[in-house]
Amino acid sequence: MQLLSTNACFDGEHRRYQHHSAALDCDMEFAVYLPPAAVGSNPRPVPVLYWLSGLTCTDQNFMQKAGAQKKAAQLGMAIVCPDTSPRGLDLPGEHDSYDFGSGAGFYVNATRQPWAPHYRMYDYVVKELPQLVEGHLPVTEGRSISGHSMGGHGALIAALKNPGHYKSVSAFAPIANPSECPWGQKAFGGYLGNDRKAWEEWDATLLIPTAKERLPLLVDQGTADEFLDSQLNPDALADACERVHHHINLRMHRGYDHSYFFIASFIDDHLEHHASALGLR
Ligand SMILES: N[C@@H](CCC(=O)N[C@@H](CS)C(=O)NCC(=O)O)C(=O)O
Repeated sequence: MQLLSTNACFDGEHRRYQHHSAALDCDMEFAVYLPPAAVGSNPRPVPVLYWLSGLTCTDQNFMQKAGAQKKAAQLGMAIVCPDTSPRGLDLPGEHDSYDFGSGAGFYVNATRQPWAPHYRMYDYVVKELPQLVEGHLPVTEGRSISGHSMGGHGALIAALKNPGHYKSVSAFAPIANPSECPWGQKAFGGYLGNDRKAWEEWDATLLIPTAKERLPLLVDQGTADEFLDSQLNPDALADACERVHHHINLRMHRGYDHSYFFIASFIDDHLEHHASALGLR
């Protein structure tokens, strides 16, 4: 992998890398924040929080807007931010809308053409990227995962489908039950086809009943989120959790919207949640 840039940040480093992804069959960029403990002449391996961003984002939205680095530096936690879709391709219709194709990979493995050979963001974030990061950077195998909106849902399914792989999971305003909302139906229909049976293994709310590991879920949601009623449906996820006693801490925050102003307001709580699970507290 090739280093593109570095920025000093709270005595640690924000870095951007480019590499060829075998899972996606294209070149990808990602960002990593390394805390002070993991940089310098005597770097010590630190655990990693993976952050999955939402529709229209790249690796940069979270790094530039969430204000997570100060707390991550104090805790001794690395943060890795992948992009939100394969890049540098020109598949038919790929760039036509903000909620499908580029910037909208939905963290699933597509089965329909022309998406199937490249749109495998699930394999990329769950398998390929951690292997790459753990092979090249001073990190341990202690992993946690979080994200926002499409990425909040991505974090939930990554954890629910991979018992033992993550120490903790959390989400901001996740698209909690994609099979039942317009964003999810467009993405699942396009990437997976119209047989709803094939959607079940990619929908967090539908995965809850049979989850093999009951990692507690921390979910934050703003009440003034412009997508709350039409797309997000945290109640469906909470109801599914209640039925099988899967612990969920769903926190509703009065007046907060869907933006990174909301994420910045509560990111420290999420970092503390992951730090405890990763043995940093
Ligand atoms: N562009 C869409 C909304 C896209 C959107 O809200 N994206 C969220 C994630 S779902 C985001 O993080 N946007 C980038 C940012 O705020 O930096 C619209 O205008 O309706």
